[in-house]
Amino acid sequence: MVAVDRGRYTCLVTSGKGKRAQSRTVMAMKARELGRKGIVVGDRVALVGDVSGAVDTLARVVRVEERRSMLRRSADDTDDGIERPIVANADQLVIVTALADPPPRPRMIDRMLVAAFDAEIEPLLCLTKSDLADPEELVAQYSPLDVPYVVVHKGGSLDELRSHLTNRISVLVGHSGVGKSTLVNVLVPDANRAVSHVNAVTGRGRHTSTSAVALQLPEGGWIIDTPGVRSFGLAHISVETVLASFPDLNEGTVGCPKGCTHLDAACALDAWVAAGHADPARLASLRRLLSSRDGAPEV
Ligand SMILES: Nc1nc2c(ncn2[C@@H]2O[C@H](COP(=O)(O)OP(=O)(O)OP(=O)(O)O)[C@@H](O)[C@H]2O)c(=O)[nH]1
Ligand SMILES: [Zn+2]
Repeated sequence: MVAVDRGRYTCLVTSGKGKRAQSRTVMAMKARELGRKGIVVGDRVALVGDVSGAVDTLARVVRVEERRSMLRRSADDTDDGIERPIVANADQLVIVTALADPPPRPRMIDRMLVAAFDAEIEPLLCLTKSDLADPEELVAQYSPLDVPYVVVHKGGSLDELRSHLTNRISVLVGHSGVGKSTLVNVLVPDANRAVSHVNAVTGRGRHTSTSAVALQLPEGGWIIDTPGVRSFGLAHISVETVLASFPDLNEGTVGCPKGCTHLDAACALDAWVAAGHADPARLASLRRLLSSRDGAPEV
């Protein structure tokens, strides 16, 4: 599934193998038997009906295959904790952040990391505009979390970034102005054409692009751009989910009171870390991520 928009599904159908593989775009709607089951970009589906991909034909999606991962967010405007799936089957979440103009927003990065941990996909920090500021400080902030990163240089080679992307499915997120479109246009030379094709087929204007669009990389793999995703609600993510990414601290929570937020004085982790069982920087990072969730106090 390469794009989803208001009940219209854009599917890429590949037939043949290896060098003889051929792909075509097929528009589809959801078959009634799927009921309320959601279908998102990245899903692998089974189609029936007219799968020719000819103009004005419509196939039907009758089955959604089991998902390897699911990136979700809570709805932007509510705190109901209801999660909305965004992208299925991604391997990696690429968090695009400018080093300046606009300045990095660590709380936003933290939130995206939490979303990646929740989805059980690997995060990658992609730092842009390195001509305007030094990456050192930001990189240091994330080193206790062992988050891989690449620094891209204006007009420079993207080979290092490509090596992280090739043959994988990567979701690109980042707020406005960080240079995400600039990157996408270099990585996928006909990205604009692909996106406007999707928009033309779905009847959407150029500036109201869908929330996620999958674009095929020339060297293999996919990037899923998320122009419509401006924020990540994390209300659905539990303390346990975040803690699961900190196995070195988990043991220390045995002494915590029931339902500990790990953010206040009652938390046993301070004493445990003070006793030398784990790195204080890891505890600080855990707390930063925990407090980046909706409704949690900021630290
Ligand atoms: N100095 C500098 N400017 C850059 C770099 N990369 C992109 N820009 C500029 O930053 C601005 C924003 O880049 P875009 O690629 O449009 O950013 P975006 O994240 O897609 O933003 P939206 O289109 O608003 O979603 C543009 O004026 C780019 O020319 C860089 O490495 N260095
Ligand atoms: Zn605790």
